Amino acid sequence: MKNDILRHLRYGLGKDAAHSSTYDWRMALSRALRDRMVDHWIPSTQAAYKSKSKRVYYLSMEFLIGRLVEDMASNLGLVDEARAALSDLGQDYDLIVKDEPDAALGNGGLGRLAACFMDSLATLGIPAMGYGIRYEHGLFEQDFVEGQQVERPETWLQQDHIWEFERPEVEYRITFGGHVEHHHDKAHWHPGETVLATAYDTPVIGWKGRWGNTLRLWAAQPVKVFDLASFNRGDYLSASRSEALARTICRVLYPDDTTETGKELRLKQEYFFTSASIQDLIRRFMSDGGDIRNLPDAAAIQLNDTHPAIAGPELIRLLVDDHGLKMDEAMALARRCLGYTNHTLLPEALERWPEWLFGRVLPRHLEIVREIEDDHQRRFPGSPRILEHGNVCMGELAFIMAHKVNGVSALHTELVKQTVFADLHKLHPQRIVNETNGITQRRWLKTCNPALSTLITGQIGDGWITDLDELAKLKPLSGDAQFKDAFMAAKRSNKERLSNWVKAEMGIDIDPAAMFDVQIKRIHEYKRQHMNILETIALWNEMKARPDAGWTPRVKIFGGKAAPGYYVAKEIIHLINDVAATINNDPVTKDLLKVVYPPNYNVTMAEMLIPAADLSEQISTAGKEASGTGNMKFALNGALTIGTLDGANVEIREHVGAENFFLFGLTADEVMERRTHPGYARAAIDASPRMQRIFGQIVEGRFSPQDPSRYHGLVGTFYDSDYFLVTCDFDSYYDTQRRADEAFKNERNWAAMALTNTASMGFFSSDRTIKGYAKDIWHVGPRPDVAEA
Ligand SMILES: CCc1ccc([C@H](C)CC(=O)N[C@@H]2O[C@H](CO)[C@@H](O)[C@H](O)[C@H]2O)cc1
Repeated sequence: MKNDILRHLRYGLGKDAAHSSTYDWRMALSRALRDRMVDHWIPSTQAAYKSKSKRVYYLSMEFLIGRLVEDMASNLGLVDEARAALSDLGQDYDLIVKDEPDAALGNGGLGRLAACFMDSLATLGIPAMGYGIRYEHGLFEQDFVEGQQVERPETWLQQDHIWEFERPEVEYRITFGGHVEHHHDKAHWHPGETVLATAYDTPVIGWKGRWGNTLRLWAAQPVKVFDLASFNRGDYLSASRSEALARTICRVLYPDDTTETGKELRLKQEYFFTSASIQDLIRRFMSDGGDIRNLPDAAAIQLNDTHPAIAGPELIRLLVDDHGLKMDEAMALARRCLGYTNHTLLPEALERWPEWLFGRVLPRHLEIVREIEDDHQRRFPGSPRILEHGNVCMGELAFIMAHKVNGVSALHTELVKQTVFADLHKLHPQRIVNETNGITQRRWLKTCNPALSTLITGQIGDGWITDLDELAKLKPLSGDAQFKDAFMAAKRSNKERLSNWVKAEMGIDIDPAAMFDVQIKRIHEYKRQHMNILETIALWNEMKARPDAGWTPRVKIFGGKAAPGYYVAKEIIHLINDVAATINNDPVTKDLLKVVYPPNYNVTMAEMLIPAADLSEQISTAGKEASGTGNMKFALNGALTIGTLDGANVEIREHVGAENFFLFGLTADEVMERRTHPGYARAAIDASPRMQRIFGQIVEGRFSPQDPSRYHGLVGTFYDSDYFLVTCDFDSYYDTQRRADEAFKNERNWAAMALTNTASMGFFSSDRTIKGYAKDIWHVGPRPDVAEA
C-alpha cells in the first residue's frame, strides 16, 4: 500500500512526498484503493455477464452517497493498512479522508436510501446497476447570514472525482419535442431537440469485496460540440449554444424534496436519465443475443418514486417503435419488468405534469400514455385516471405500469392503501406490498462509530457487519454493569469529539455530560422542527425560573436545509438561530441549556452527530413521515427516541420495546379525527398557559428585539391553521421531554435502554430490506458463489 501511494503520488499527481498537499495524499490514497477495488469489480462484472444472471436496475433521480474513501477502504478491509501506510509516510489518515467532498447527489431520505440499497445489493452479491444523473452541482451549500439560510452552488466536481470511470463509448441519443407522424400504424417521432447521454461508472464494492456492482450516472453532451461557423462569424455565444443547452440538463439537482416544481427542465432531467437507462439495459440484454420478449427474466427495474415513472411509456415506445411488438404485448412485458416505490403521501409531492407541457416535451409518450389509459379503462372501467384535469398523474401511471407497488414502512403502506391509491388498491388488491426501509450498518455503525463497533465486535464478533440480527446477542448484557460502562464510554468519546468540533467550528461550549438531543433532517413543517424549538423556549423559561431545580443539562442540536423556495421552512430556521443566540448568551442557564445549529448539514455531518446523540427527535405529525431512516441510524448508535407513532417509529418501538421509547402525541387516526374539529388549534392554545406564554414571547420580539414583528406570520400559522397539529401535540411532547430528563438522571438504567436499542436494530438493516425486494418484487437471489463465501 505504501509503495502504491508513493507511486500514485509520483506518476499520478507528479508530486514527491515533501511537496504534497492533503489533496495530493488523498488522491494518491484513493488511487491505491481504487486499484484494489477494480480487482474485485471487473471479475464481478464478467461473472454477471457470463452467468446471464437476472439484474436489478435501480432508477433514481438521487443517490446521496456522501464521502467514499472511508467506505471503500472499510469494505475492502484496508482501513488499518491504509492508516499504517500513511503514518509511515508521516501522514494522518483521518485528516486525509476529511479532505474529500461529499457527493451530495440527493436531497434527503429518498436519495440516501438509494445509496444504502447499493451497498446492500453489492454486499449480498445481487447483480445490480444503479442509474442516475451526474449532476454538475449537487445539493446547494447552506450558510447562515444573520441566522437566515443562504444557498451557494455546490462544487464537488471542481476537483477530480477519483471514484468514477468515464465511459465515452457508452452513449445514447435522447430526443425531446418535435412531432409524431403515423404511417401504416407505425409511429415516427420527429424530435425537435437531441442530446447525447454518456456514462460515468462508479464501482460499488460490497463487504470484503465479495461482489462489485456499478452505479452508472449519465451526463449530457451536445450532438454538435461547437459551431465553428458562428464562431468564425464572431458570434461566440451561439457557437457554444448547443453545448450550453445540453449541459443545462444535468447542471444541478433540484433542491425540492417535497414539492414538485412542474418545471420543464425537471421533466427533461427525468426523461433524459430514464431513456438512457432503458436504452442501456435493453442493449445489454440484446448483446447477450436474447429475445426481447424474455426481458422480464433478465431485468427487474425499480422506480425510486415517480421521478423515473416515464420508464413505463419509454419501454413501451422502444418495444413497439423499435422492436415491433404490439402495444398490449409491450404493455404487459413492461409491467412484468417494473416495480414502483412510493415515498410520500404529501399531495404537493405527487408529480402531476400539465398535459400541454408533457405533450410538448414528449409527444410520442403522451400518445402511449393515452394507450395505457385506454387499456386500463377497458379492463377496469371507471378506475382512477392517469390523465385527469389536464394533468398527467405520474403516481397513477407508475401504479398502473408496475407489477408491484410498495410503501416504505408498515404504517405508510397501510395509508397508501387507504388514501393515495385506495381505488387502485381495490382493483389490484395483490399489487401493493410493504418493504420497510433500512440502513447499511457498514457506513452507519462500522465506519462512523469505530468506538462502539469495536466494542461490539469485541463482545460478539464481527458477524453483525453482514448479519445485523447478530446484535441481539447483546441484549442479555443490558444488566452487565461493566459492559454498560464500556458502552456509555464509547458514547461519551463520540460526544467529546463532537464538543471539540462545535467549539472549533462555532465557538460554542457544550458539556459532553449533558444530554445531546438531536434533530437532523430536511426542514419541513410536517417534521415539526418548530415544535422542538417551542419546547426549547418552554424549557428555558422553566430553567430560568428555577435554575437550581436539578435540571438535566441539555444541548439541543439541529441540522437541516430548507428548499430555497420554502418560505415557512426558512422562517423556522431563522427562529431556531434567533432563539439559540438568546439562550446561548444567557448567564443564568448557560450550564443548563445550549442550542447548536451547524450550517450545511449533510451525510458527513450526520456521521459525526449520530454517534454522539443521546436523544433522537422523530416528532413528525403521525401519518406524514413515510418511514424515516435517521430514526434507525440513531437507535443503532445507542440513542433513545422521542417520537410519535409515525412511519418506521412504530416498528422501531415494537422491536426495542415500549419501555425503551419515549412515545407521545396523536396517532394517525386521531390526527385525521382531530382535523374534523376546526378550531382545534385555538382550543389547544387556550388550554395551555405554557404555549400562550411562549407565543407571547415570540410575538413581542423576545428573540428578535431588533425586529419584534419578525415572527408574527409564523405564530399566526399556529393560531389560524396549524395543519400539522403542533398545538395539539405540544404539551404531551413537553411532558415526555421531562420524562426523558428524569430517565437520563439514572445513568445505569439509561445505559440499559440505550444498549437495548442498539441490540434490537437487526431488522432495520438495508440488507433485510433488499432481501424483501428480491423475494417479493424482483425475484432474484444472491449469486451462489457470493452467498456461500
Ligand atoms: C418532486 C419533488 C420531490 C423530490 C423528492 C421527494 C422524495 C420522495 C421525498 C423523500 O425523500 N421522501 C422520504 O423518503 C424516505 C425514504 O423512503 C423516507 O424514509 C421518508 O419518510 C420520506 O420523507 C418527493 C418530491
